[in-house]
Amino acid sequence: MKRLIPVLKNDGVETDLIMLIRTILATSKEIAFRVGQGELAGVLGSTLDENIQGEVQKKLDVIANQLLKDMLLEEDSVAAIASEEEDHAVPGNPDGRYIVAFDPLDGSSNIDVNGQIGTIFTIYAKRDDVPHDSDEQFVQAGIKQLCAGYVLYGPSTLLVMSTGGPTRCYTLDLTHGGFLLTTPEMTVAHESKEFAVNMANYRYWHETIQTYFDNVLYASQAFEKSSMRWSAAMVGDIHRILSRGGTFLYPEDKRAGNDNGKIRLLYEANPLSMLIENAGGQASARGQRILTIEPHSLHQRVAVVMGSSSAVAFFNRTVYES
Ligand SMILES: O=P(O)(O)OC[C@H]1O[C@](O)(COP(=O)(O)O)[C@@H](O)[C@@H]1O
Ligand SMILES: [Mg+2]
Ligand SMILES: [Mg+2]
Repeated sequence: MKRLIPVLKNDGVETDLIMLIRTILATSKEIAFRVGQGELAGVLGSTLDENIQGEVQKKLDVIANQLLKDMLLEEDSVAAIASEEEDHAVPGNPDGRYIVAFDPLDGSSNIDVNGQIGTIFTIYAKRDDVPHDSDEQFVQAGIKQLCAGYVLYGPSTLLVMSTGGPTRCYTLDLTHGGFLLTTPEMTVAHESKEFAVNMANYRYWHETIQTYFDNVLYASQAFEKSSMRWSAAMVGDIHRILSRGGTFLYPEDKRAGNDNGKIRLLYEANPLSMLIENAGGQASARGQRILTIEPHSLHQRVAVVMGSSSAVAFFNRTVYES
């Protein structure tokens, strides 16, 4: 089995970007260890604090965020970081070449029930036209990502990553602690009847989206034999889709503040869209390719549909073109 670094070198990835990726992965191994220890490491349960999105922070959200922040801000190549758990960009080395954004712990509602959780990350080149430590650094379209990935803390600890080429999967080898290449090229099946959505939100959806799911659930023969999965961790649902196809949806709805659903563009939708697209799938928001969206703020949300291209195209035709 090939090790991570030779694969990245072979992919033509620059040395200091490889070093930065190594730092993110070293931190994720520390997070994986704490996740595995669970209550023994005192990482379960909530804090009394809320993040800028008004979500109560879990202890592990805060621990994972602090570990990543500490390790990344030690890196000379990092000009700034942004995180789901930080209100604004956090300054690093003004001469750093890169900026890093991350969701330190995705699937927070699964932490206390031993469910699937993960860390999502994305790396961009630093902008030279705005201050190195400003939120504007992160106002870059997803198409400009240099590297995107996630580490999934499940039965195995897996790394799924793209540096612009194929979406590759690596497994953490517990015998020597390194990531080994286990799937050189992940591909998203073009067709799939498996979908992931929080169906409990049906009542809040706009009529066209309700009609789409009426067809899926009972009204249309085309959707017979459909199957639903919802892991409550986007990283887990996307991993299943990269492994066997399907569609992930978190649509907009009528509730206040939900005009763009729940998923954040910078450190959830953009990195996962890059992985899906580089595996042959599609990722869109209200019919627009997610990677072409010009962001306007760090924590902005987008209504998401991504995965098997035929299902994504059908959803967009039904909901936004009819
Ligand atoms: O509570 P819901 O509606 O099931 O939403 C679950 C979604 O929220 C998230 O947990 C949000 O991410 P965080 O856990 O990082 O806040 C996604 O991973 C998941 O897809
Ligand atoms: Mg998340
Ligand atoms: Mg999170």
